[in-house]
Amino acid sequence: MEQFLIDNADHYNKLVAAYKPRPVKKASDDSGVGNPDIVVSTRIRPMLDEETAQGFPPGVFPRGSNIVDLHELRKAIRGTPSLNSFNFTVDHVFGPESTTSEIYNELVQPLVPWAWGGGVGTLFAYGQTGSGKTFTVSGLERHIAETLMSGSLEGDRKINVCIIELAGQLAFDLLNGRKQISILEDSFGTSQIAGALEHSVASLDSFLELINAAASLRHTAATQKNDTSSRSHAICRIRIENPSIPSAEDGMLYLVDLAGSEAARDRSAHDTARMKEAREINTSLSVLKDCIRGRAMVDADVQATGKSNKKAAYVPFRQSTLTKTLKHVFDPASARSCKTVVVACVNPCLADVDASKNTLRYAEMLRVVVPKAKTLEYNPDVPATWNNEQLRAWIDANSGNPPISSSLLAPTETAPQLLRLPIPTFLSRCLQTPGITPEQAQAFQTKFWKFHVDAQTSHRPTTNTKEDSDLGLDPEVLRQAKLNCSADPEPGSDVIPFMQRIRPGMVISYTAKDYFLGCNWQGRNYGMVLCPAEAVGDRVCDLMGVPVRKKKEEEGRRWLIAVITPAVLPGAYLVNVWKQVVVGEEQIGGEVLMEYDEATRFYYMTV
Ligand SMILES: Nc1ncnc2c1ncn2[C@@H]1O[C@H](COP(=O)(O)OP(=O)(O)OP(=O)(O)O)[C@@H](O)[C@H]1O
Repeated sequence: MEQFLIDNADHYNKLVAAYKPRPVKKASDDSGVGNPDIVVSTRIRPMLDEETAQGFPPGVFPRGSNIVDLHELRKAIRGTPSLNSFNFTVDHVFGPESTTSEIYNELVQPLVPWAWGGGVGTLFAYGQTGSGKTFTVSGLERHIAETLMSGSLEGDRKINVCIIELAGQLAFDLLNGRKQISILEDSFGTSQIAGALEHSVASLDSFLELINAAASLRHTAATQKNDTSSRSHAICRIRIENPSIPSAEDGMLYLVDLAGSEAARDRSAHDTARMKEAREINTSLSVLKDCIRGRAMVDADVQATGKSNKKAAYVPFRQSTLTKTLKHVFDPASARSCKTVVVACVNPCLADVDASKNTLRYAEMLRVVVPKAKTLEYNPDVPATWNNEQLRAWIDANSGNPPISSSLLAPTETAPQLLRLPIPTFLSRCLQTPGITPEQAQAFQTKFWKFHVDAQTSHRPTTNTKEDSDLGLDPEVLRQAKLNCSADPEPGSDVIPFMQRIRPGMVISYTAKDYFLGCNWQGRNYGMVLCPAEAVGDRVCDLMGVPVRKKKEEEGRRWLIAVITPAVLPGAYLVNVWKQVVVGEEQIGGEVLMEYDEATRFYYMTV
């Protein structure tokens, strides 16, 4: 077949020059638009010198910004060979002249501030062996490292890098001599890369050193196509910690250089072990496709209907080590805000068009067209129906005292768009309003989410506002709701001076005098008041060994409190009833309102 292509190269070139493409129906017609959070692109690499030297012409060409034309030369039973042409639609096409910098600027750069703000950004490079995946991912990794370390992004972050390799069911740490590691799911359902070293990076040079060290360790084996062919998936995970909002989840960037899918013409020369390896790679790519599509369909459903429908698609992320490792990119239950870019790398050589056709079909399948969102009728109880104006009115009325500026928090967003914002970005925007504390910001974020979740499950939100009685709610239900909140149930008690209002069950913020592992932290701490110090016996000491009752010569009032610590869920807290400390009035900052959530059995700040 290869000789046939070389012999007919001139004839083929004439057919391609005369080819008149049929116009392609636009994907964004009435039916819907491409999913902005999953961008599927194609990069056609240049012909390599050895391919041109052998006499092969190119078989894959970019057309405009989002169409790829692919030609085959068909043997005819009688007469001259004919051209068989296909076209594929993706979100962006990068031709042989495009540089990695162009791909970065156009597609990947937006993932960096997104992850910096607490979101999850993922890049996949997919394609046939030798199609340019490693070339593309390693170039993009360098650009990302430069942006992250350039100081151009707002605020301070801690950057942590871990680079692993997945080969079949096994996982290895590429920054620790290829030590074998495990991918485990912990009791909270979070995937953990157990045993891998995570390196904190402080400079561009140290970042690039890690990238280079991992690349040189990459498990490679010779194939007919590419001497340094990667037969494993490589995942570079960049975890971005925001020290100013410790309760928020870390931003994540995953850069995934997928193992090469095998071209049929190479298979004949491979032994059984290599064939098994190829089967495993193809299976994991197939699961990956189902996961990317499944997640996109779930998101599309939410965008179109305003509700999450678990049946909208099945996301089989547990079916392969690769997708298990990337669980929170795919798991609709993880509720993380994700943006994904796929670069389908294509080898243009006419001898390889069969494999290129598979790559492009795969790329097309990854695209999920989001049905044009119906304009949902405004419902004050359903945030998914709020436009920017309605959202801003709700923020103004519900964000506490002082109110959070709605124009700083949601300058243009609708409520569904604000719900998709990474939590740390939401909190940072709240903190731009003068006088807003991190607690108020966190409490308002939780309130907004709870309101949305309650609306989705068609329950009325549990509020304890004045209007509830006007709405005719059962007084017993109202009383129960109030018992789940630390606010003083006595109406009008807020006019009494704060120190005189302190009572058992009140939640306060305080500055610790001593630090104790897992309890008192530098900065602001929280505790639930148990009783005034005078209420306990002379010999009672707190967990630091400090006698609770004050000595006669000491001034000021003291209270015994139960320490409140952050729980595993973002924004959630635990009341540790047996971890008690004594605090003096000079240590107390003020009252903080907390609500108990029966579903998660954690406490959340409220406004
Ligand atoms: N855009 C490009 N411009 C110039 N050369 C390229 C480009 N893309 C790939 N190449 C070259 O093509 C060859 C194969 O590329 P690369 O190793 O990145 O392929 P791959 O898809 O990662 O293969 P494998 O899956 O086997 O690892 C390399 O020699 C690389 O330098």
